[in-house]
Amino acid sequence: MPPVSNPSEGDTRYDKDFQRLESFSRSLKQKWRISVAELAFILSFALNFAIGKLLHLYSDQSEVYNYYNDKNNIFNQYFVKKGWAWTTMVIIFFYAVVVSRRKNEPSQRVLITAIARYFAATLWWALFTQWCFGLPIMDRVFVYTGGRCVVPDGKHWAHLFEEIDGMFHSHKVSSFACRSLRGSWEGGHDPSGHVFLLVHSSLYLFFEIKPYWRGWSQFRRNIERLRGPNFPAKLVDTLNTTPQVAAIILMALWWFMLLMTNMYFHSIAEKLVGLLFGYAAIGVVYILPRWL
Ligand SMILES: CCCCC/C=C\C/C=C\C/C=C\C/C=C\CCCC(=O)SCCNC(=O)CCNC(=O)[C@H](O)C(C)(C)COP(=O)(O)OP(=O)(O)OC[C@H]1O[C@@H](n2cnc3c(N)ncnc32)[C@H](O)[C@@H]1OP(=O)(O)O
Repeated sequence: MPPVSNPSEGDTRYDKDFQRLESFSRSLKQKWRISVAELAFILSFALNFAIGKLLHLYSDQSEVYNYYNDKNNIFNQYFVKKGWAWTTMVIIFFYAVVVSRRKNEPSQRVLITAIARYFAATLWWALFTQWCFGLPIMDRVFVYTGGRCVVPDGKHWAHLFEEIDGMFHSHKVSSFACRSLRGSWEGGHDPSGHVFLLVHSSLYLFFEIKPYWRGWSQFRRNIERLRGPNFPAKLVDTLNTTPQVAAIILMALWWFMLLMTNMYFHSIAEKLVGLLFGYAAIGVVYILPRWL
């Protein structure tokens, strides 16, 4: 007969593990002012990076190079390349639902702080990827570390390009302009714009929806209501009671696309720099104020 385990022994062990987890969570909150869930989500991007690298190293080459390695794949062209616009749409939808459900409570404060945080996050995205008093930060890092745009014919933009051995070189045009001129971005350290955007955007959505999160069991119950006939009406109802769903779907897509970037594109250092810039603003907007 197998030995009969004492149920209270199991309970005690479970209780001990639980207490340990609780004390870890308490000390994390006291010392670093962040919760276990926040830390886990922040670290999940480092995990994504490690998984991407391992998959790249140990997978069969025919599996490593596939549809997602193609820059023109739908998810890259229609989602990531317009990533901040999607994030903006999801957050507007989220707060529209939140505000419409706060029937008797004033929503002004909630909205003003949400808009202020949105503008701070948008400003950081714009400075890093679009424009920072000239070239955006990611392109500045590239040209300051010796990078340049090389095009076969730059005669029309003689004030920007310098001719060297029959090719036209410039450290004054942005990566976006260089791509439009069908030029190549050569030399220098090129921080990954994708890693930055996907991490920045996911963290922004996570910290925005977290205060409204009512736990996984409530989330599951609302999702289970989707079963059965009349799916479209139920979906509208679920999005109306749980607008977090829209953000979670987008965050899942971002996590997956980040894995693809980690598998196929850029050097390790370029991805790490993208990751650090992705962490930076979120740390300043959401975590730093907890120390003030
Ligand atoms: C009613 C209540 C409302 C309450 C509301 C509350 C809050 C909201 C408040 C206010 C809202 C109010 C008003 C807002 C109104 C308007 C604001 C709208 C603002 C916008 O929103 S308007 C902007 C839309 N605009 C975008 O949203 C652009 C996003 N875009 C980017 O920012 C860049 O585009 C980025 C960073 C992605 C560039 O990055 P990069 O391309 O330079 O990047 P990287 O160096 O990493 O890539 C090297 C090569 O690898 C390839 N590559 C890498 N990873 C790959 C993968 N996984 N798959 C396939 N290919 C991959 C690449 O495709 C590339 O290839 P190639 O160069 O050939 O393309």
